[in-house]
Amino acid sequence: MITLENISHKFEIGKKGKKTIIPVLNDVSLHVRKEEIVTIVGRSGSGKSTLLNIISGFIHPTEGKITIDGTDVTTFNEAKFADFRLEHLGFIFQSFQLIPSMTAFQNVELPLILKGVPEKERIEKTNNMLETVGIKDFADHYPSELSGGQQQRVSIARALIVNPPIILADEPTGSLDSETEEDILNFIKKLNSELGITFLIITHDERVAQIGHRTLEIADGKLVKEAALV
Ligand SMILES: Nc1ncnc2c1ncn2[C@@H]1O[C@H](COP(=O)(O)OP(=O)(O)OP(=O)(O)O)[C@@H](O)[C@H]1O
Repeated sequence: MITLENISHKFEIGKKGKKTIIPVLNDVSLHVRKEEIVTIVGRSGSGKSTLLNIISGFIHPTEGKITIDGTDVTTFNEAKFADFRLEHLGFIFQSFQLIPSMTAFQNVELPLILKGVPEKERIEKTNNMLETVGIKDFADHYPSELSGGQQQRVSIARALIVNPPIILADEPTGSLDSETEEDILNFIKKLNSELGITFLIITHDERVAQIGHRTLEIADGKLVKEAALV
């Protein structure tokens, strides 16, 4: 589902004459199979977010090839990647990234509006999705009127609403207490086993890493370890 071949990335900071090159990823290759959960761990600053941003098309790597869901996206420009993301990738973030002025329903409906789905179909799909994630009763609540776990469920619903085959998650339980964390992790496992959604998750958290069929570690810009946990 996701194949990275020989990805390297260097950031360049500073002005002309005083440029500093920061090498972050060095010859990273990775293959995430269909219906797999892969977790990526690594110290702060090891390059996890950079890797996720490269797969998401927000950062163009200095070198290497990226194939997602059978499509070579390496040379996609911003607009092309934005369209591709809408069809193929869902995102879950630590901070939920919900729009505060929109209700749970409106947050989940938004990707369908961006895709141009007609209103009647949008309402039906959004209601079904709110039911799937167990927050139908909270459809009219604003994010500030929801618990952390409920907000993450809304954000998962928003990620799932366009049926992406792959979900990319950045510390999906980083803002949650341990009980709610367990609830969300079980929910991710269920989405994987029942709907066949592929997950790539980056995390510091051992409990999150444990839900991966495989866990990879990034250190010094390289993927250094691959451990099967289940
Ligand atoms: N836009 C940027 N410009 C310059 N350097 C950057 C940029 N983004 C990240 N870096 C550097 O790249 C390295 C990797 O950062 P990255 O955010 O990918 O790490 P991380 O493993 O996700 O860290 P954390 O777990 O703390 O979020 C760090 O040294 C960081 O300072």
